[in-house]
Amino acid sequence: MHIDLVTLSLVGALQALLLAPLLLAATRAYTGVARQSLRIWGTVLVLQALGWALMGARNQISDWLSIVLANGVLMISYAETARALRLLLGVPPRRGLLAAIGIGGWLGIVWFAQVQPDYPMRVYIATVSLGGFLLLLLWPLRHALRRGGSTAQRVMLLVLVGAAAGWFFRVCELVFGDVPTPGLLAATPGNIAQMIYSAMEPVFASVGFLLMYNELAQTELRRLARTDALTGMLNRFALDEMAQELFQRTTPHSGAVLMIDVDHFKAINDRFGHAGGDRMLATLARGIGRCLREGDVLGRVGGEEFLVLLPDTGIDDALMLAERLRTAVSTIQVMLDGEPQRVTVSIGAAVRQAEDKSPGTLVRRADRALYAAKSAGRNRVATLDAMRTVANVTDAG
Ligand SMILES: Nc1nc2c(ncn2[C@@H]2O[C@H](COP(=O)(O)OP(=O)(O)OP(=O)(O)O)[C@@H](O)[C@H]2O)c(=O)[nH]1
Repeated sequence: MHIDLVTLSLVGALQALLLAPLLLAATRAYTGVARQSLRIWGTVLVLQALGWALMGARNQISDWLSIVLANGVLMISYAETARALRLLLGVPPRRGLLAAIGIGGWLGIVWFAQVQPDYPMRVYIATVSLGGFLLLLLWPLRHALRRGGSTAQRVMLLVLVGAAAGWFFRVCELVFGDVPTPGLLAATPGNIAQMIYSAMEPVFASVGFLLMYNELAQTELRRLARTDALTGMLNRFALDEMAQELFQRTTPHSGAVLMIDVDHFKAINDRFGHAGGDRMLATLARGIGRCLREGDVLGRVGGEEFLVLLPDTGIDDALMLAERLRTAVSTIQVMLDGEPQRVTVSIGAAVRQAEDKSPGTLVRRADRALYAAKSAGRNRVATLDAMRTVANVTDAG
């Protein structure tokens, strides 16, 4: 079977050229880093199309175009591939290092093309440069190999390892093969394997790239759906999920919840406006968070109400923690309209009882205890659980 390398390189170039406008057009739907990295990726495809088309025309055009220009364009495309992926992965792009690898490799290739023509040396230099780019790509992707790592990143890892294997095969052929200097378009097994891979890579790598983007976008969407925009803490939806999870793991008397509500918060809003109230809420949330133990879960249920889930906690510890929170909040000062302002909180505590069949009943009991704390004068902790019939209220005052 005769495999024509010129045709292969042109097919690769055409695929890249067709994919590029699709990806570039799609960038309009994206924002931020995703848009930037997708744009770079689209540009990379155009550069690869140009590079491989010039390489494929090796015997028809001058060496300046098919070696010097083609390798320059491909070096830029590989450096930009690494930059796009690193941006998407949220690691520093290392532009200086990428540029140094690309320029160093290109100068070496130009030297062994124009000054001291030597085909194997050009392949070795290109291989070393590609190895550098690959390392900068594979290093941030290494986490994908861990258990439960990202599937999309594994796909990309596979594509890159495939590219590395293709180059390795080609170099081995040059070092150990019978033909001393076969040239880029000679139909040797190494050249064929590498050219087939290069022709398919734009599609493979672009699919891997889009899968990676999709996975990151899904993770971000899930995070946003579970986050309270004002405080950055868990929202009611996420708290419900966490409460269910904790409830499965707890036994009676070994899991508690605290319902916290800011006292007379309306007055803060009335006096300092909604923005002032928001600043107060965000500061309080951070203050409460600082008092919690590892494993405790804090979220905002809504308005000026927070919920704390306390795993492995009995009523005594829950009440002690609640009291610590109440005291800590009363010392927090927030500057509103240039004046230091303080607020207090009322807290209802509940510990899981044998008859609790769902976290909902536990939270409702904490809510009723909170109501008892409010009725008893606010700025205090209450529970209905220690003495089951009467509100047990810790008076702050
Ligand atoms: N700034 C701000 N205010 C909010 C937010 N959500 C709810 N509120 C306000 O919180 C206030 C709650 O008022 P109330 O339910 O009357 O309770 P309170 O004034 O805190 O009084 P007690 O709870 O009885 O001590 C209302 O003024 C709401 O507008 C929010 O996200 N930001």
